Amino acid sequence: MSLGKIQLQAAQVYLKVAAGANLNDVLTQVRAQYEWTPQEWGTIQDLSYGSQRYRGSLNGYLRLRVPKPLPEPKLEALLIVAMYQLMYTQNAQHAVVNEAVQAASKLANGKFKSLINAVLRQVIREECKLPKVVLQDPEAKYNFPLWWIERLKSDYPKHWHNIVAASQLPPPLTLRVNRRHMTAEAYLAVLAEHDIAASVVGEQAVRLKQATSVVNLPQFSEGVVSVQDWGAQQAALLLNPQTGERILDACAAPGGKTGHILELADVDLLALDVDAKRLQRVAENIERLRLPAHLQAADAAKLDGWYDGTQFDAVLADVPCTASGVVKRHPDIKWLRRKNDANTVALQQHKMLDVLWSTVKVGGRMLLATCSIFPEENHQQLQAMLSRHADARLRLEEQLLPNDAQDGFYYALIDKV
Ligand SMILES: C[S@@+](CC[C@H](N)C(=O)[O-])C[C@H]1O[C@@H](n2cnc3c(N)ncnc32)[C@H](O)[C@@H]1O
Repeated sequence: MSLGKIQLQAAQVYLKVAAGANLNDVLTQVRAQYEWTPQEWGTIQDLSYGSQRYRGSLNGYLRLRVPKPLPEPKLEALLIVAMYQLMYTQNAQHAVVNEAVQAASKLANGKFKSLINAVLRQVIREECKLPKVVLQDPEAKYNFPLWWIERLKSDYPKHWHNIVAASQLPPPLTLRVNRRHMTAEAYLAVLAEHDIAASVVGEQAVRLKQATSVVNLPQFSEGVVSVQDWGAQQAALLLNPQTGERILDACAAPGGKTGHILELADVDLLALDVDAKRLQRVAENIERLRLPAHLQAADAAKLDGWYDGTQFDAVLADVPCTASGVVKRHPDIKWLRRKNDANTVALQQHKMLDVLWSTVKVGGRMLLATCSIFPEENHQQLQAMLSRHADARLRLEEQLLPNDAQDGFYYALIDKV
């Protein structure tokens, strides 16, 4: 398939996300529509993620050069995709421009071909850098919506700038090494034998120098390693499962933390998720790890669907959240969320946490976890929960902020007394 057709496909993806669709869902549909070669698919993914990651800057530049919106939205999306290639990738400039102009000839009867050509050539003349005037707009400068920037400034007056900077980087690929098989040091040596450069970042964690597909990872299919962000790896470590314990993983899919808990100890684990299709991914994950768990598709907030009345030693409450901490990995989230979403989600979490707390035995513990950095879902949620439950004692609280090594996560470990 020509680069022009791939650019058009990525433009279509961009428009669907701009209309409110989740990028991952859109890409899943696109993948099923055609037999993409690995290279074509890699390009579509890069163009789709990249144009969301830098959407603020790309839009700012587009409006500078084309102040009036074009009659065909796909033309604008095509420009965004091609501008992304010129400004943020090493793609051959002339191929990017020529193919985009070719692709534009198929839209709006080719009326805007010369405009597309002129804008893209202007980008090249400006050495593919954003003019200073564009950077006066905070959305273009930081690649976040204005309301989000304002929030970060008030919630994290000292760290907001680092959070914003880190959020623009593509995420690192971190692996969790199954401690039932080997240490991170030992796996590093295995990677070296396959000429894969990496470094040890924890006793059981390795970070690759360059991201690669899991099919290239030695012993992945045997369950020796799993892909999991370093921040996400802290959940099971904090829960600290012990042999023989009865554990509930209340919102388990796709099963990253489920697998980690099972690697750490021989436990009796029940993994719930309300979404049966997503729960299938938990099944695949633990099958690959060859570790046992009970899986059930059920609403964790409604006990009568799944609870037999026997309380748990430990509950992992990795509750649904705005995912504001993982925008490096899911850049569309920055543009899909609305200002009040954290409050709405916090209400759902509140109900679920109260129900789950009733399933923890006295002397047991619950780990409240989110991949958000908004306090309504985290510290404020914890404080409200502690004030509602006299038998809850906070043992530990951690807000991990996104940086070049990890995504943003929140953890609160609560003991039942
Ligand atoms: C943050 S994700 C969990 C990530 C998972 N713990 C992991 O490490 O791979 C939240 C999950 O909660 C599930 N969920 C949402 N509402 C739920 C409910 N009422 N009961 C159970 N699961 C729910 C979603 O389907 C989603 O899979």
